Amino acid sequence: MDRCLAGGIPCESITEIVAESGSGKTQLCLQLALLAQLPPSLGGLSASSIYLHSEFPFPTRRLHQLAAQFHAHHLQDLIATGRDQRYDPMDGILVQSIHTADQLLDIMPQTESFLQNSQTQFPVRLIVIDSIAALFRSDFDNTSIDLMKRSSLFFKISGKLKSLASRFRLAVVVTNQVVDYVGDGMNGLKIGNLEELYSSGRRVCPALGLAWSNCVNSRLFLSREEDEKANNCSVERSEEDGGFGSRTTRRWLHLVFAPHLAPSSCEFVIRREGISGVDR
Ligand SMILES: Nc1ncnc2c1ncn2[C@@H]1O[C@H](COP(=O)(O)OP(=O)(O)OP(=O)(O)O)[C@@H](O)[C@H]1O
Repeated sequence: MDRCLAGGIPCESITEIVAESGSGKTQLCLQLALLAQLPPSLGGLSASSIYLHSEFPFPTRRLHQLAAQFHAHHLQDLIATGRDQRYDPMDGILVQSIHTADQLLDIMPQTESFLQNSQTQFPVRLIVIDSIAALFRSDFDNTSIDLMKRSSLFFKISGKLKSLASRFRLAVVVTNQVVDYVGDGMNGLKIGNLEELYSSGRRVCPALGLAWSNCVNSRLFLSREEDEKANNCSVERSEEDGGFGSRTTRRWLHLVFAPHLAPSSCEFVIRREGISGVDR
C-alpha cells in the first residue's frame, strides 16, 4: 500500500478515503492514527493525532485491539526514539465526537489554538475526520438554497483544514461514503477523465458530489467484492462468518487522483492485527 501511495499519506494536504460501508475506511484511519506515532525512520511522524468521529458508536474496542498489537510490535522502536517505558499508544490519539458541519467549524479555532500552544515532544501531525459525509446526512434538503449552503460549508471546512495542514504540516484524512450511480444524472458527473468506480458489483460514486471533490487534494477509493468460492490464503475470511465459512472478501485500494501521483491500485486484507497490502 505504501508503494501504491509512494510512501503513504502526504502531509500539508487533505486526503479523502471514499468507500461503501464495511470497506475498511475506519480500520485504515485507526491504523494511521497509531502509525503516525512511529518515528519518521519507520514511516511515521513521531506525532499524536486528533480523531474526530461522526459515525456512532466510536469503535473503541477495535482501537484498543489495534493499539495492543501496535504496542507489542513497536514498543522497543518507540522507546529508542524517546518514548517512556510506560508508553500507551492510546495516549497519542485525541478522540472527539462531532455531529454537524457547523460544529466542526465551531471547533476549528479551539483546534488551532491547541495545535499552536501544545508544548509536547510529540505534537499533533494528523487530523482524521470519520466521516465528513455523516455531517451532511441530515439538515440539508435538495433545494437550491440548501445545496448552495452545503457547498459553501464544504469550502469553508476544507479551506480551514488546508490552512491548518500547511501551517502545522499536518496530514488531514477525511472519509466519505458512496452512493449508487444513477444513469447520467448529477451524481455521474465526471471530473477530468476519471475511471468509473465499482464496489460489490455496483457502480458507485462518492457522496457529497462535485463541489466536495474539488475540496480534497487526493482521493483513495476502497472497493470490495465477495467471493463465494475463493480458497486462497491471501483472501480474507469474512468476519461475519467467524473466519470459517466459505464466503471471503477481496479488497482493493485505488488511488483515484493525487497531485503528485498517477492512478494505481493494490489489493489489501483486514485482519485482527490491522490492514496490510497483498503482494501478488
Ligand atoms: N478484528 C477484526 N478482524 C478482521 N477484520 C475486521 C476486524 N474488525 C473489523 N474487521 C473488518 O473490517 C470491516 C469494517 O471496516 P470499517 O468499519 O473500517 O468499514 P467502513 O468502511 O469504515 O464502514 P462504515 O462506513 O460503515 O463505517 C468489517 O467488514 C470486517 O470485515
